[in-house]
Amino acid sequence: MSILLEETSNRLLPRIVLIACGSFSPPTPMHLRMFEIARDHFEMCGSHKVIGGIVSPTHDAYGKKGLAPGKHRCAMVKLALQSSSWIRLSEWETLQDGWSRTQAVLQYHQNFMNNYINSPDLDNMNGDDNHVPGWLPPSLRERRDPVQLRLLCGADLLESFAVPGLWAEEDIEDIVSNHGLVVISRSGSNAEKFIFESDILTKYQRNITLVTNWVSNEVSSTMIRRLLSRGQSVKYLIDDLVIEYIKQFGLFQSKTTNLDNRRTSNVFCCGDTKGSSVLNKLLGGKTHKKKSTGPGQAVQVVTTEYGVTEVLDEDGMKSKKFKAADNV
Ligand SMILES: Nc1ncnc2c1ncn2[C@@H]1O[C@H](COP(=O)(O)OP(=O)(O)OP(=O)(O)O)[C@@H](O)[C@H]1O
Ligand SMILES: O=C(O)c1ccc[n+]([C@@H]2O[C@H](COP(=O)([O-])O)[C@@H](O)[C@H]2O)c1
Repeated sequence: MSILLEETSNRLLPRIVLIACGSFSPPTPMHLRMFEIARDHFEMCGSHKVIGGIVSPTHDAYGKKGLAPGKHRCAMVKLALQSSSWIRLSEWETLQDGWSRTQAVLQYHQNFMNNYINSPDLDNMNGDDNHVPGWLPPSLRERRDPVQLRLLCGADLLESFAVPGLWAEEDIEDIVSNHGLVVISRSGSNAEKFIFESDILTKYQRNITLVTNWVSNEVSSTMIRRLLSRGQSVKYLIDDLVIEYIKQFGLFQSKTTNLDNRRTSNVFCCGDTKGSSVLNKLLGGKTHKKKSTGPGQAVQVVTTEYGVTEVLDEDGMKSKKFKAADNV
């Protein structure tokens, strides 16, 4: 629709990229719905062209209760994003030495995009995959005009600006004045009132887009963690692939009883290099009690709360043929 509007109005719409910062522990459909709701809003208004979406999980050092290790949260986000053509994961925050303030996260991604657009040697940059992070929107180079990175959040995150000592005042001002906010309504929060009561947000109100989510879904990560820890089903609440991953790695004290798919995490190795690398990937490069496997043999990965602890041969599986990447 935006292309149509762009053509009919005969002008180029300013381009924006949306970035959502959060825990995503685990990712829920609403985390991703936010992007769709926001993009629809801009398309309907015909004011901007949304060319990409970025999910940026926070660093482990953020230390929030229930925060699974970053590598698992990134893996779950990646799985949840498999069906999206335009929202991508940025692992950058999780790979830093410590927690990054959101203003710094926005600054990093914005600078990277600016440099990428303005680089005189674009072809060279693009030719080397190592220089092009996966979160970069593919159409960024289609035009040379600037792209603005806007922080996409639920109204509860906006309201967290008022938690004493949590956010730095200058960061809020920088985010809202230089980047802009796209706020999705969430029950229990009142973004309009919150903005009215804040001088700084009122000052930059033109940079804040409030979007009403008419089809609300109050599934939260907290709720998912609670159900999992009680051994209750989370099917149809979050992505099946994410459920499978949680069970595979025993995240969130998930109990195996009453879960929808009760298999323990089996990893089938062919005994070749591919099989070993799959196993090593799962083991996160750590040395565990690992028994060697031959072609077609299976091993069972026994998991605890946050990861793999032991790998066992499982005789019952040996007769079957499996591919190395099965269940990974
Ligand atoms: N149901 C929802 N409606 C609107 N925004 C949401 C919803 N769920 C999450 N968000 C937004 O998604 C972003 C990431 O949030 P976060 O990872 O904290 O999710 P959460 O489900 O609220 O987590 P938790 O329950 O662990 O606090 C935040 O901007 C948050 O406001
Ligand atoms: O930049 C800050 O000062 C700041 C203060 C508090 C929270 N944040 C970020 O806001 C996000 C909040 O996530 P959550 O899960 O606590 O709602 C997460 O990405 C944090 O890094 C950022």
